[in-house]
Parts: sequence; C-alpha cells; structure tokens
Amino acid sequence: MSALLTLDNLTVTYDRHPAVHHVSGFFRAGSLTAIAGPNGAGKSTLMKAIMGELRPAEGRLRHQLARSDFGYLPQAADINRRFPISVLDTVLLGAWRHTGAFKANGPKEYTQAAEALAAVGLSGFDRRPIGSLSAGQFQRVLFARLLLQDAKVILLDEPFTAIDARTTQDLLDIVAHWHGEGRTVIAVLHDLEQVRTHFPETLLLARECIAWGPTAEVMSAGNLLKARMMAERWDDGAGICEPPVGGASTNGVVA
Ligand SMILES: Nc1ncnc2c1ncn2[C@@H]1O[C@H](COP(=O)(O)OP(=O)(O)OP(=O)(O)O)[C@@H](O)[C@H]1O
Repeated sequence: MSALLTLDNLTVTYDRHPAVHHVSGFFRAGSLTAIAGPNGAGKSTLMKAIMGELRPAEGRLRHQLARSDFGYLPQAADINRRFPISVLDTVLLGAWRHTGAFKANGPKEYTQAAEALAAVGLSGFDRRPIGSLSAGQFQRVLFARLLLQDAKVILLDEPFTAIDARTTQDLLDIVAHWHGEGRTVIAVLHDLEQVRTHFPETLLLARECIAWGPTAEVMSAGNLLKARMMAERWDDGAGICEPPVGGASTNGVVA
C-alpha cells in the first residue's frame, strides 16, 4: 500500500513551544493506525495539524486529499453539547460533503441517517436533543455522523474514553468495518491493550516520534519506557531545536 499522508519533519508549536517536534513518516492508504503516548505527547495536536486546524511551524504534511476527504471525531471535551440540535440533525451534518452546506437534505439522506442510527444502535432516538444523551449514546451519534460522511480518512481522538465496554466493542466493530472497506483510520488511544488487539500499526509519540510501524514492534517495553522518560523530562518552555542529525525517527521517510 502506498503513502497516503506523509509527515515531513513536522513541527507544530503553541507560542513557539513545540508540541509535536520533527516527526517524519507516513500513513499508508487503507491502514489502521493507533497514535499512543503519554499525556501531553502531542497526539491531539498532531490530529489537529492533519485536519488543517493548526499550521506547521516547520516541516510539512504532504497529501493529495481534499478537506472533505477527512472525517474527524474530536475529543469529547472539545464538543459543545449544549447546542440545541436533535440527534437526527447532528447525524445529517455528515451528509454536507455530498449535499453542500446550504442544500436541503432529501429522502436519500434521511434514509442513510436512519440506517446509520440503526447501525450504532440508536433507532428511535432521532428527535432527542443531543444534550439529553449519555456520553456513550452521544459517541454513538458521532460515529453515525461519520458513517454518513463517507470519508477516505477517519481521525478519531480518544473515541472510547469514558465509554462502557459494550459500546466500545460496538464502535470498534465499526472501526474494523471502515478498515475492511479500505478507508484509512487513525485513532488516538490510551488503552494499550486496545491498541495491541485492534490496531495493526502504531505511532508512539512523545512530542517526537519514538517508533512508528507494526504495533507488536512499536509497543515494546523499551519504547514505552523511552516515551515515559521523555515525558518526565519535558520542558514546557523549550523552543524549537534543530532537526536531529541523520533524520528524526521515521517509519520509512528520509527526513
Ligand atoms: N491551545 C493550546 N495552547 C497552548 N498549549 C497547548 C494548547 N493545546 C495543547 N497545548 C500543549 O501542547 C502539548 C501537547 O498537547 P496535546 O493536547 O496535543 O497532547 P495529548 O498527547 O493529546 O495529551 P492527552 O493525552 O493529555 O490528551 C501539551 O503540553 C499542552 O499543554
């Protein structure tokens, strides 16, 4: 499988302080990759950079994808659930890519939304305001919206945090289905067992790339220890440094 999305010595900063530092490598088309690493490792920052919400301070992202090719599930904490919108209308937002933002949804979109809600086990919830849902029910709604979106690349930021085992399994089944359809799925995860069991590839991040490749190789005790030690040494006031001589850790791209 070829490179779909390449990180080329990518550095992303907040006020010149790097949160993602000299990361190089690529996501293969159709791959299913976990992004793992300690708190503050830059995982969400990397997702936002891939979505184009944050601009690189150095290096670049290379791909031939349009903005509408990406489907994004942000961290639950970043979503305002007080907005007065129904479950059905939230799911229908996923159809914008096809209908355009200002066109009315037709019978096709309503049928797809009903099918997506059935697929996530929420038939009958159409008219409920999203603010009245449990965290797990709301996460199912967001997955239904992604089902409608039909994106080539799906980015999930901590999709299973605070979600019970049954819902997690149902949503993992959807992730596996997307992978089977040849979509490229990238998910930020904290549960290392989940990573090992369900994600064939892993990017282990600690601001820098510790390792990126087959999960069994990446999630070695040595790499996990290295990530933890790097996190303990972080200086939040540090600036950008020169790229490492000979290139940053990569999964195949020469820095
Ligand atoms: N909007 C912001 N302004 C300034 N600094 C930020 C901002 N967002 C994140 N940071 C900092 O960037 C670093 C990386 O944060 P990020 O949220 O990307 O990490 P993470 O790996 O997703 O962490 P977690 O596992 O805790 O969700 C942290 O030091 C964080 O404090």
